Amino acid sequence: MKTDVEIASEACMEPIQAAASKLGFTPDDLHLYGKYAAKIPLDVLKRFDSRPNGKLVLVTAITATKAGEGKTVTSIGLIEALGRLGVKVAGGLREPSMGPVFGIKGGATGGGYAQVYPMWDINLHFTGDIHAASAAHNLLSAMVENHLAKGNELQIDPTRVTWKKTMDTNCRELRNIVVGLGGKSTGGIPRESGFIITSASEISAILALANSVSDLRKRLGEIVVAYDIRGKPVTAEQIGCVGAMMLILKDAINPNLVQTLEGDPVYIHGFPFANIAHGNSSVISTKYGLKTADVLVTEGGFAADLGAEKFFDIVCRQAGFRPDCAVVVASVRAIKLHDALGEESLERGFANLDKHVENIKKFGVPPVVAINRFSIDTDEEIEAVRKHCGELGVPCAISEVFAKGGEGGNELAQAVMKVLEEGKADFHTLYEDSLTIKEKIHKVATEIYGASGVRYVGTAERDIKSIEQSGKGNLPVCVAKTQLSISDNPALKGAPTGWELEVREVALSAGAGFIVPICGTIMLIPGLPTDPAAKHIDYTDDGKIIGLS
Ligand SMILES: Nc1ncnc2c1ncn2[C@@H]1O[C@H](COP(=O)(O)OP(=O)(O)O)[C@@H](O)[C@H]1O
Ligand SMILES: O=COP(=O)(O)O
Ligand SMILES: [Mg+2]
Repeated sequence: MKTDVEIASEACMEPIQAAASKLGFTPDDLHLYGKYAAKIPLDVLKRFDSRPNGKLVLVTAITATKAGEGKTVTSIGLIEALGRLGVKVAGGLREPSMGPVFGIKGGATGGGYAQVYPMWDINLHFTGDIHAASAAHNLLSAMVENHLAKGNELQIDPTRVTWKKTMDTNCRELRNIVVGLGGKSTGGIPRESGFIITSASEISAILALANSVSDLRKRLGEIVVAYDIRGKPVTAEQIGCVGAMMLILKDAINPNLVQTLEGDPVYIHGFPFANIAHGNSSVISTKYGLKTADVLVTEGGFAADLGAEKFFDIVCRQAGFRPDCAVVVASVRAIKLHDALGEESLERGFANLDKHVENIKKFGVPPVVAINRFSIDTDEEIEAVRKHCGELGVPCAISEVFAKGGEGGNELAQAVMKVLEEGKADFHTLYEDSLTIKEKIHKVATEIYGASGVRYVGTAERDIKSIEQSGKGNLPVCVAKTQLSISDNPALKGAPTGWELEVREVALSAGAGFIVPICGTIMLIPGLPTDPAAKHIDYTDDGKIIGLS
């Protein structure tokens, strides 16, 4: 099979204006970034405010292997298949982070004949949004450190500065660092600090949750960067660089538009991961995807216990979206992985699929299972999954979009359109704002993850008390945990029971509007693997791209 780069290089692509016109944009509406990508300014998007919303389809998955089970591939292939059916369709995806691109997973622009174009731009610098978010984050960090060094008028407790630094690279060596060395005149105040990856930055979450420029400013000002000596939160507003951050982010707030290999329009905006952040594309791109298309296909990161739960309980809660269908992507290889006995039994591995399908239904959203077919899958295995879904009473379709593009997604597109036409969705969040922080964490842990309970270790109890004292206890929770298990322990496969969720720390993202219980051994900046993708990527002297996928 050809590589993703070869397939994309051989594709005959129209400039972005053609795909944009399918959504009602004129060439003058576009702020071009080369021939194949554009930003759509918010002033243009407002033209569509009075339009009714199209249908909202979320693509999620079962708990994946480290490589991922094909949500992005399936999302793009479904968009292509719906386009072939004549549906006025748009996609809403996230921008890839260069952490995974050069780490374990690789890029996030789909694969095979289900790609967004051009993958070699989207997976790297794209239109600069991640660079802008990193710059804004680090400016705020520098301003906090400067405040400490120049008199500390706000009486910040140097041991309780919560705002760290960021970069879009997997760097385990920067997780915990000491800043301010070299003496007072050179380094300032020696303190422990660290880095998080840009996709875990609250700036990234705010960019993906803000619904307007004024909302962006409000949220940036609400960021809690530290606590003072009396334990009171200190905000970015008090530090005084919200305006400068607004300037840095002035273009990043506008959504990007690209296209599939088959010319279907796809918004790509926002880049939060779903294990250490809320894992969904921006409210702005989702809002206007619904205004400019009859069906919007968007993807929540990792499995349904992460990206889907956070889409429902955070994004839809804040933005008022009402999903009409959820596609649960499964693969034979991942189902086998979930045999708790480790013998690759499909029958026992179905436990994980069943739990995720059950969870989707808890939100009142009708599921469709997409079996993402890999070349090694046998007909018997595929039929066993289809039969199981029949017994489960959930619609199921084989997806061969990686190998065939939109043509391979026809069965899935038909199954999704049938659910949309039936209109049985009755969306609701899992819990009310009025629950306490611990009640919210308990609800997600027991209902969605299957935990028997929750235990708090480290600074978790103190953190919760501090957040409640700051009056932010009503915010939803955004659990940071491993994506390799429905539990907080990567080694537990299937649908484990009889375990407790361990919360070690609870952070407040006041600007994003959620609380982050940090669980198990999850880290907010990944490390590189023993054999990183970076070792197999090249750009030759004659301009060929090697190894990017
Ligand atoms: N059916 C398939 N056959 C071969 N490779 C696939 C298939 N589906 C996905 N992939 C590859 O697996 C990796 C993960 O796919 P992706 O869609 O990014 O998963 P997710 O979004 O769930 O993390 C990508 O490299 C993708 O090209
Ligand atoms: O946040 C993770 O997203 P993917 O599952 O699409 O890699
Ligand atoms: Mg993906």
